[in-house]
Amino acid sequence: MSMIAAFYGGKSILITGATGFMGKVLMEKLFRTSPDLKVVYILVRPKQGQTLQQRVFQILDSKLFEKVKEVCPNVHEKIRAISADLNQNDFAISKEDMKELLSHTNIIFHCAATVRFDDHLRHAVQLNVTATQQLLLMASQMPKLEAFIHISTAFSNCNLKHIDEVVYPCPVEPKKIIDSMEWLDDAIIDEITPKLIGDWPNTYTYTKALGEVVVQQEGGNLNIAIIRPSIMGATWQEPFPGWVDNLNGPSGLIIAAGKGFLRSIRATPMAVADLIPADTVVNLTLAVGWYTAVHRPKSTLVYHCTSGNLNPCNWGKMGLQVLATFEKIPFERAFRRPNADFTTNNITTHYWNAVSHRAPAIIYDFYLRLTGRKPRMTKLMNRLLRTLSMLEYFVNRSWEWSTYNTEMLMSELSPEDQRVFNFDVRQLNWLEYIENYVLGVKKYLLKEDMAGIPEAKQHLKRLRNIHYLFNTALFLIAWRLLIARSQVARNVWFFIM
Ligand SMILES: CCCCCCCCCCCCCCCCCCCCCCCC(=O)SCCNC(=O)CCNC(=O)[C@H](O)C(C)(C)COP(=O)(O)OP(=O)(O)OC[C@H]1O[C@@H](n2cnc3c(N)ncnc32)[C@H](O)[C@@H]1OP(=O)(O)O
Ligand SMILES: NC(=O)C1=CN([C@@H]2O[C@H](COP(=O)(O)OP(=O)(O)OC[C@H]3O[C@@H](n4cnc5c(N)ncnc54)[C@H](OP(=O)(O)O)[C@@H]3O)[C@@H](O)[C@H]2O)C=CC1
Repeated sequence: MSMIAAFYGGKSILITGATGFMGKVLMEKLFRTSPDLKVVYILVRPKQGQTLQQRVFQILDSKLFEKVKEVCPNVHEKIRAISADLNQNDFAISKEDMKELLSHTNIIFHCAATVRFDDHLRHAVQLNVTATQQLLLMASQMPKLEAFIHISTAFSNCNLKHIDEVVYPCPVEPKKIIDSMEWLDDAIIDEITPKLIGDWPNTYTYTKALGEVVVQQEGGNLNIAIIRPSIMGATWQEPFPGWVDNLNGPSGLIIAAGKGFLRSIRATPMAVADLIPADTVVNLTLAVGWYTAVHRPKSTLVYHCTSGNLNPCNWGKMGLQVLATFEKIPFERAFRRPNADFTTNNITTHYWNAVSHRAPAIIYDFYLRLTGRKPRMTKLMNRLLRTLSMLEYFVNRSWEWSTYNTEMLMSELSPEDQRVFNFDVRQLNWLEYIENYVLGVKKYLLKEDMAGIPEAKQHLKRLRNIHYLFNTALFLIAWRLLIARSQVARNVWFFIM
């Protein structure tokens, strides 16, 4: 019997960010392994045109929850969606709901965040720092609370090269930042943002670092743990391989490469691609929840959920495997044949951006205009180039994360728990994982049918023929021009003939 699964039985669990990528995988695993848990409270913000219940049903109706419905048929009764907006005072939770949360919650998993790299500092601070502070305040009023698990990111200290499982101080105290956001206007915030974030690459990583400091400073007597996942990718094994439902991290670029838009990316092939499957993160999170509640460590423990130091894979290997998978499992209606490559310096990056990204987009838009349609490729390409520039920082550096606490926790688990809540990335076969990832992107993100693969292959053959024809025509035109202008070229031509 799994001790961790048994621990969550009968518990009331509060999850923020349950509608997000990690939140869904976390809820799924909780219900599948502990179907006898009492209730999962989820803080959900109303979305245009959808009630809270509709949002919950949409999640439960997805393929991700198929197994859960078998082991926990009344799962919908155990999820209690609470209307909340983490950007508002007291999260805009009604008095009755707040009372219920405060008096019943046993465990908190705080996953909600803005993960946009370019978010305005005010908004990123509000969600990643102030909301964390408010949640801690709520937690301190929960008499039955056993553990508060805060999800951060391994990149919260990406300004360092070697990162230990400790909370590092920030140059400016989070409290001062929170206060200043209240009275500074947007224009001034824009102006001081680069100075404030200093050597952090964006507002996301900076505010996640501030969030950790807040957790450490304002955690009081709570049992708190911080989990730092690296780049969360599709699921490895559970509930099935390859599940992913958003474009963050590599997923968006896998689509862009598979559809033939992405032809080159400035990346260092030997740099470590510190991906971590979402189910591995969730298994560690649930194990940490159990350990923190049962063993009550004296200080706030930080757990790195990374792959680089135990089972490293680099961007070169990952890129090649992604491309190899496209050969077997192509995406439908590709714009060009998938054929991306890495560039390593500014000049080649600009050259290939012009030749492989901008020029084909301009030519295609010209064709669309000629045929009476609205041009759209240049706009799409500009967005892709913007995304690439945002991600570049992370694919041209390597970090070392120590994993003492994570390894300690692994050794504390019973063999059964090590199996059911496996977070040992040494067992991960990268080539198999990446293939399943690409397949998952095709099935769950693009919603393409596997039956369409033969047609997709045919389409790629047609694109290849067009490519050859285009190149031949280009060569002939160039050659014709050369012959017209150069005696040497004419002589070569007569010689060949
Ligand atoms: C030798 C052979 C080589 C071959 C190589 C080819 C293979 C290629 C695959 C492998 C490449 C791997 C590179 C992966 C790099 C991953 C690095 C990630 C590092 C993360 C570190 C931190 C981890 C975390 O802690 S948190 C999670 C990370 N957060 C994110 O990933 C969010 C990033 N996204 C953003 O910040 C924004 O979306 C932004 C700034 C990129 C774009 O903002 P903008 O306002 O312009 O647009 P949006 O409204 O957001 O979207 C517009 C449009 O773009 C689509 N889109 C969004 N995100 C991505 C994306 N990541 N990739 C591609 N496309 C994206 C979005 O869907 C929209 O499309 P529409 O059609 O308009 O709807
Ligand atoms: N994805 C990754 O690669 C990594 C993620 N992390 C961390 O993991 C955690 C989860 O990330 P992930 O699941 O990928 O993120 P998502 O963007 O998929 O999910 C974010 C969640 O936060 C919720 N949320 C955002 N704003 C509010 C708000 N104002 N009020 C209430 N809820 C809100 C979203 O709700 P809604 O559905 O309404 O938008 C959503 O449920 C984050 O803390 C992130 O920093 C760490 C490392 C890597």
